Amino acid sequence: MANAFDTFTLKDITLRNRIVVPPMCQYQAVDGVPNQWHEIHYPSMARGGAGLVIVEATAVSPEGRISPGCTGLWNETQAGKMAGIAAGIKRAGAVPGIQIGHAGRKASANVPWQGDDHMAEDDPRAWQTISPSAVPFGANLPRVPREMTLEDIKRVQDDFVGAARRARDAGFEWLELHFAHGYLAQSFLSVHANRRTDGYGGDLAGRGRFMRETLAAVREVWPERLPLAVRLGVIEFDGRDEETVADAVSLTRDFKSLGLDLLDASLGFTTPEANIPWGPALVVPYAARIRKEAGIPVSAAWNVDTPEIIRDVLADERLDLVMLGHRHLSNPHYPYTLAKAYGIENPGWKTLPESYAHWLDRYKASDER
Ligand SMILES: Cc1cc2c(cc1C)N(C[C@H](O)[C@H](O)[C@H](O)COP(=O)(O)O)c1[nH]c(=O)[nH]c(=O)c1N2
Ligand SMILES: CC(=O)[C@H]1CCCN(Cc2ccccc2)C1
Repeated sequence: MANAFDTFTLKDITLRNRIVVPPMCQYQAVDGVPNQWHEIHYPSMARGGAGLVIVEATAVSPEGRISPGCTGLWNETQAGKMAGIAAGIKRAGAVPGIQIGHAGRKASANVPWQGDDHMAEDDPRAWQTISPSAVPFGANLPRVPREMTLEDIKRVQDDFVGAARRARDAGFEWLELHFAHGYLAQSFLSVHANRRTDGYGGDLAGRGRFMRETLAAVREVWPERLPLAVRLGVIEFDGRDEETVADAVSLTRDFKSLGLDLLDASLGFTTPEANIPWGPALVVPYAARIRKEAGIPVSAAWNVDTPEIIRDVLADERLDLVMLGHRHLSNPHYPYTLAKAYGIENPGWKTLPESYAHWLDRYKASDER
């Protein structure tokens, strides 16, 4: 029976509460290098009171970026900037996390407010995408990716290990592998994207191999004492949901035996034909099933975003952590708002730095008198 303001301990790391800022691309980097935007953005999210702040999907290689504005962790210049961001999050009282990934066939795209589509083939910024098979996503991302060779697979897995090592050395204390949202790892798992007939395709064992091998390789360099998480697309809403969710449970069991500490349940997004029933806490039932059947802590995002929903999913142990994405975009101090909604005594001191807390808890706004 947990509540949002209980601590949460996983391996040697304790979060001050169950509230997580999930990874959210900012599209503000140049050549993958974080800059002042990120140096302000992430500590301000941490200062708002969340227990864990996860830095956006950060590419393990240049062609693994979604857009030219995405961050990377393939070189030491990027790692140096990320170290400052990790320190800034920690200084503000949250645990610094980072998500690393490869965008696969969804790479080489314009940022969302500039089309959210593949850059034109003759755009000098564009690059050739890669994927398990030469099958395009479709819709706004129609470019046909190059089918990966076994050498490509090994190189990308080594890139994940390199990025994990840099994240470790930069001072991050929570690492999440991006195995969701139709990007490269999810593409290996998906029958929509993976038509391979070698050991990386076919049955679940084959389609899950890239993920299992990558997780195992990263675990070797990510310290045993620090949490290692995977964000996995556990459902597509493509008419095959029973099978997809059952596969997700089975895969999570495998991941657990390979050293996974927490499963962050999310959406597959591997086909534009999906029929997603948008609504409150839509992923929670699948997260809860994985928590029970794989026996591992879970988190989930996707409209887990009112005081009542947050209270309920934690109280009846469907989730261990709640991921609040858009709530933090509109209000980085959302934990304070939540504490007030719960009627917690001195909500400012419960969630915010002393410079804010003293006045907010002592001096009422005109509409609070
Ligand atoms: C602007 C922006 C950017 C991103 C996201 C979302 C948004 C709004 N999301 C998905 C995000 O982590 C979260 O799962 C969703 O926002 C759903 O949660 P909420 O309903 O917003 O709490 C996301 N997910 C992820 O795994 N890595 C990422 O880098 C991003 N980037
Ligand atoms: C990197 C990643 O996983 C992100 C990139 C931005 C869009 N995200 C997916 C998304 C879909 C609908 C609403 C919000 C978010 C996935």
